[in-house]
Amino acid sequence: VTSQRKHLRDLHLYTLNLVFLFCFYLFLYYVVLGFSDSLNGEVKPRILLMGLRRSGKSSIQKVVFHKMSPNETLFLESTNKICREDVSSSSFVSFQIWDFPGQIDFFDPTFDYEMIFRGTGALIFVIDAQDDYVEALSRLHLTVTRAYKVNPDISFEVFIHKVDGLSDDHKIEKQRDIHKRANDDLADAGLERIHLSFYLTSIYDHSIFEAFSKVVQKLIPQLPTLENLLNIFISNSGIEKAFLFDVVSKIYIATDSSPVDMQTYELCLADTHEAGLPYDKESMAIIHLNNTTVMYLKEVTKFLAMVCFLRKDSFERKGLIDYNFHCFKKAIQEVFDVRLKVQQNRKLLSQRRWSKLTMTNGVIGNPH
Ligand SMILES: Nc1nc2c(ncn2[C@@H]2O[C@H](COP(=O)(O)OP(=O)(O)OP(=O)(O)O)[C@@H](O)[C@H]2O)c(=O)[nH]1
Repeated sequence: VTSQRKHLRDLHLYTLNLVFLFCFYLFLYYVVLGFSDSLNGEVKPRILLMGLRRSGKSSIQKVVFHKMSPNETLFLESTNKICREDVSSSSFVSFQIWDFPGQIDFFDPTFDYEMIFRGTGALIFVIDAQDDYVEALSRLHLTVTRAYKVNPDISFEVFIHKVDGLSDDHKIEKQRDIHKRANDDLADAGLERIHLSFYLTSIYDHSIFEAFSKVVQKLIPQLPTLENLLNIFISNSGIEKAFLFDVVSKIYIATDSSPVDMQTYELCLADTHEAGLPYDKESMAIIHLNNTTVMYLKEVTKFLAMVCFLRKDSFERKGLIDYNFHCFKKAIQEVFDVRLKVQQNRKLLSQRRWSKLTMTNGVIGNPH
């Protein structure tokens, strides 16, 4: 009886050991997963592109980040696995885009949606406005509520997409209806605290760039600083409006706090497109739009351009504008430097944590 008890106790201890080891490795696995992005010193915010099949997710990504012409998207194949892409053209615009194949099945055990939502900054849900959207709305609700439970800090962005085929009245009507139904569904579930932002988009005009700009801006922690710098710059230079553009993607990462006029924005897009090709530190363009307005484009960094709109008589003080621009550029450089320092510190910290973890692992692996 005594030897049987001893045997049972040993067995018990052995099982406990196994459970302990299993838990430890599980913990290690999640920590490594969590750190994998930050091991290189940079935590890239993740933007998810979700929505029903054929709603236009891949087209959006290709047109905005790969300069694909909208007509070419007609030949895009359906996506059948998650496609991840790093976008890091300028130091401020740096994130990952995950394009999902049609709708995701939350009940599929191989799909670890908790891990995906945990590292997500923004979730873009694309709704095809030219199609019946009842199913899309119920998917939106399911996706948003699941994601919110895992990570309440995600910004939820709804693109009411393919609106190029609709009249202006029809567009407004659709937006109103989708907005109301989506928010009613959330209120019925007692989740009115979840905030959804809505945009009318199409790959056939500037609207997709404008919407993407707004999504990306929410992920730039330095945005208030950039806006402040732009405000100071324009008020001291007699400029009416200024945009800071990422020349590669054509999304604007900041503007001063005066309202954005769509026509002005479209003009910027056309011009940064031209400027996107041979672009160096001396790059600049002066365009006289009409008798009263001038558009002035200048390079800030390799991937950032400033586009300003000003009255012709203000442009007579070009020397002053250029001097102020020089100060603005220096200030931007300082913002970059701070960001770089933060990243380097983060890298050091994660490397230290990592080596500590592997040392502890060594001790556990060796009982003596
Ligand atoms: N009219 C119009 N058509 C669009 C627009 N965006 C995408 N499309 C078309 O919609 C179709 C589907 O686009 P995709 O980008 O493949 O859709 P998806 O959501 O990635 O599809 P899956 O990979 O199957 O999930 C293509 O024929 C595109 O040309 C738009 O803004 N307007």
